[in-house]
Amino acid sequence: MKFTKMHGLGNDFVVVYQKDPLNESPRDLARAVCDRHRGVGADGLVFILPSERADLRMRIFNADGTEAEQCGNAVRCVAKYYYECVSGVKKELTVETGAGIQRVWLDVAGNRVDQVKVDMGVPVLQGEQIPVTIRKDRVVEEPLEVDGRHFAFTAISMGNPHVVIFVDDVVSFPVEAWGPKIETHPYFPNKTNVEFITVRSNRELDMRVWERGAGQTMACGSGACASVVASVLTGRTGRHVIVHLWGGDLEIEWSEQDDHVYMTGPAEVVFEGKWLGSDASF
Ligand SMILES: N[C@@H](CCC[C@H](N)C(=O)O)C(=O)O
Repeated sequence: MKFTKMHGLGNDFVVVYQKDPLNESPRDLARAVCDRHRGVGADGLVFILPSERADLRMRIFNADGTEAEQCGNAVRCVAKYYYECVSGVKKELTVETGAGIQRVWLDVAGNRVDQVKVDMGVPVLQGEQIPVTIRKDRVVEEPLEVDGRHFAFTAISMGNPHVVIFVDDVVSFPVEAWGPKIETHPYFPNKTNVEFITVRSNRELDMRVWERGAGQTMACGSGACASVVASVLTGRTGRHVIVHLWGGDLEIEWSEQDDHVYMTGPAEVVFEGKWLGSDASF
């Protein structure tokens, strides 16, 4: 199996371009490839596949083998790959994901894709399955008790689930202690990604993330989008925000015009390789 190692702000992926659809769920392969000691090492295994509804289809498997509906950083990576290695011409793409079809705009310098803007869709208040804008006037922070500690969270779906928690100082916050407990809390039967946020100003947030199925990562695109939506809903920021993540910055805008969330950020190629380990049938 040939692959390309890529990352978006340090959220890293093994990307596989495949002309045929996936017949089986490659859970074991994802676990093996993502293993940082015995495999390539990555937060996720990502497939670029043919689509009947869009320019390409993306499927993402977390490091623990579970499939996620969506991944903002991976969408930027696959769009860069598609332009640089497949199409070479289209600077606007559509990508089919488990969260629907996402529109993507590429900022190209020379033959290289620099920044990628992604339409991340309309956010939904978790559990309600209706666009959050309809609920703007309602209470959007809920209490959660974990091992005797009380948190207030906002649960936003960007196609995949997010719990956003505001803390005083995210730099010193013990993400690795609380992240896994909240990810697997019985309140969230499908598990959840968890974003810890400190507000810098009306236009800037600091974020650290504990990802469902991957643990602490350096960045999470859909998590940055969910965090800005939660910040707007709770009156903490405006709708156009720079989110500072461990791996770098993302520009997030929750548009007043169409209610869609737009994410802009980089994507990088690291190296190419051939996987010779188990399940080498790919
Ligand atoms: N890092 C991603 C999200 C990847 C999937 C997530 N762990 C999930 O299970 O929902 C991003 O950039 O959005």
